[in-house]
Amino acid sequence: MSKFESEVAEGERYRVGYALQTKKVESFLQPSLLDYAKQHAVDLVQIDPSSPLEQQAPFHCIIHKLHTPQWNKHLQQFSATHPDTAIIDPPELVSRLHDRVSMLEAVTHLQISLQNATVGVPNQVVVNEPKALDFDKIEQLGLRFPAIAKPLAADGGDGSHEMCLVFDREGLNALSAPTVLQEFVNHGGVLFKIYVAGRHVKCVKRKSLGDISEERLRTLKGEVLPFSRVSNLGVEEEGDAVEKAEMPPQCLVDELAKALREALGLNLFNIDVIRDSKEPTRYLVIDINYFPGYAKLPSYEPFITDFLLDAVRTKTN
Ligand SMILES: Nc1ncnc2c1ncn2[C@@H]1O[C@H](COP(=O)(O)OP(=O)(O)OP(=O)(O)O)[C@@H](O)[C@H]1O
Ligand SMILES: O=P(O)(O)O[C@H]1[C@H](OP(=O)(O)O)[C@@H](OP(=O)(O)O)[C@@H](O)[C@@H](O)[C@@H]1OP(=O)(O)O
Ligand SMILES: [Mg+2]
Ligand SMILES: [Mg+2]
Repeated sequence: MSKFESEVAEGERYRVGYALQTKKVESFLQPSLLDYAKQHAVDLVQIDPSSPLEQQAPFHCIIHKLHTPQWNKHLQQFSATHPDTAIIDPPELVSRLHDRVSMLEAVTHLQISLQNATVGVPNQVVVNEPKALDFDKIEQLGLRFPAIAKPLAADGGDGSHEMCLVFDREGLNALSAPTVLQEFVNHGGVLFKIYVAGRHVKCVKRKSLGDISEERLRTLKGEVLPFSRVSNLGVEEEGDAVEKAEMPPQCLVDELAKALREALGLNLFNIDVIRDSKEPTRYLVIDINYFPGYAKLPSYEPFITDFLLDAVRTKTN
């Protein structure tokens, strides 16, 4: 039983509207979530983003992962006239996660050091015109190869997950701009995904890119290796490294989630974190995603429902 169940006033129900792309509706709105939420006084209702929200009201809360101008306009008009509806989250704050530079800026301002562990971001630089690049400038900035070239835009659009491993500066010629060139940090092939839903936090392990040895680096000179969606590799494919990897200290996970939630002003996101193989107390945030795939978490139904109950209560109290 959820800890909130006993607190739900008899007969009181909460309407939570969701505005999501079809594929997200299919993955997120599992029957198990709809049922669990319903049993805990939360009715999840689908929003038609092309119609004014007024006609679809009332809503105690709205969750969304759409960013068309039309949707932003409908949401803005509705929130201006319905201050009691909890909007999770404001589009202007979500948009900070749509750019791989502004996404990580919040992390660089955090002062987290717990149990001797530190949290930072890998060195990175924006490359606009690869062919006209001043290669020495990249190296002067302290950026070392190998590196990962990531599309600057992380808005879920076409190609926003298509990356390349670049082994030396010659490889930059093959890239299309605008790209973020981020130092590749060996991390033992294991990624930590910290899922946040308000004050609720869960960290899981996933398979990641394997370490690149000095020898491999020599043989790969001049190469550019494209890849996409490594973090989506299925659980069954995960090797020993993932099973054996020690989780980051729970206090670090909690502290990082709380600090980023406050710095970003967001409730629904996950944080991709790696641990430097050379320096195991050094943690690096490499990616932050808005409204990620929560359904992949074990027991995501109470995780999400408890968050939604927090959101509606904060507004109605
Ligand atoms: N700086 C880095 N050093 C080492 N490996 C990295 C680094 N950045 C990314 N990776 C690897 O590449 C993968 C994809 O990178 P990233 O998470 O930035 O892409 P994404 O497409 O935004 O991912 P997601 O599907 O989580 O949104 C990571 O999951 C990790 O395995
Ligand atoms: O589709 P999935 O359920 O895997 O969720 C992924 C989500 O895709 P979706 O929102 O289109 O569904 C991605 O969003 P966009 O960047 O493409 O907008 C991004 O947030 C990934 O990190 C999520 O995977 P996770 O980090 O949880 O492994
Ligand atoms: Mg990622
Ligand atoms: Mg991402």
